[in-house]
Amino acid sequence: MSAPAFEARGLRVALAGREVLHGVDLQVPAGRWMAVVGPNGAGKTTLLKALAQLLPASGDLRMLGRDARTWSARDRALALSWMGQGEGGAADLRAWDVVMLGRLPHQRWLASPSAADVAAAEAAMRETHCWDWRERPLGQLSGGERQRVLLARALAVGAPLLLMDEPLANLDPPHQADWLALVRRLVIQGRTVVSVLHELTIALQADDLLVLQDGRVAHHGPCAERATHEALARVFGGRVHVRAVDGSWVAVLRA
Ligand SMILES: Nc1ncnc2c1ncn2[C@@H]1O[C@H](COP(=O)(O)OP(=O)(O)OP(=O)(O)O)[C@@H](O)[C@H]1O
Repeated sequence: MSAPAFEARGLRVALAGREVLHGVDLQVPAGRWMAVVGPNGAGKTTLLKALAQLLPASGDLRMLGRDARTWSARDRALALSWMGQGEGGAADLRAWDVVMLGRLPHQRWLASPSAADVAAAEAAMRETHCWDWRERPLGQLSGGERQRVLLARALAVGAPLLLMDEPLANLDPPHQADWLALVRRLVIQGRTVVSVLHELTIALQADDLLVLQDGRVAHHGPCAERATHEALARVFGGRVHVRAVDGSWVAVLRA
């Protein structure tokens, strides 16, 4: 059996002198999609950044079976692809250049991109339907178009682990459905996807749901289980109810 994608024990994060993650224990199996959900301020983004080692955390974190502190920056950049909220670099960078940034971990110092780099960037842009505006500056794209460029950059890395914070922000329904299909393909290839999502009906399509509340794990389990649905209802104060509709789980809001 392959090593878990991530194993955290007693993971704690303090921001501006206040602890916001209070000792998270978590195991994320490789080759699955885990969606992270919870109320505003629950610590979803903070946990994702801690898993990506983008902010200082205390406790133990292992990535693909190895202590996260022992990874070199380059090996980590090859293993782990990050898609954050509202990122993307300078507004005057062309979409193509932004996607090529995803290939940097593959390139030697000051070397030109290889044919493999160019092919990976093109494939990623075609997959997320942003190839047609490759020459346009990022700052001239709409929110959803920009989001697809950032998704292409994350894909171009070719990493086994993908962490995405609100990847559906600004995407219209057809592109949300495309994202869902893409994640399923990635998981079939054996990759691990961890995504923070506010769209609960889409989050319920994941393999597993991690439900956070007040900086702690309120529940972690398969999306198909009743206990997971009950945890969702609990952390959202009974305002969410999960139902099966045409074979899929759907989150219904209670006014
Ligand atoms: N830079 C920061 N400095 C201080 N506190 C912060 C900072 N960023 C976030 N926090 C606090 O940490 C807690 C967790 O924030 P986080 O962004 O992880 O929540 P979240 O679950 O992703 O929320 P949302 O659903 O609103 O995006 C919140 O109480 C927030 O106010």
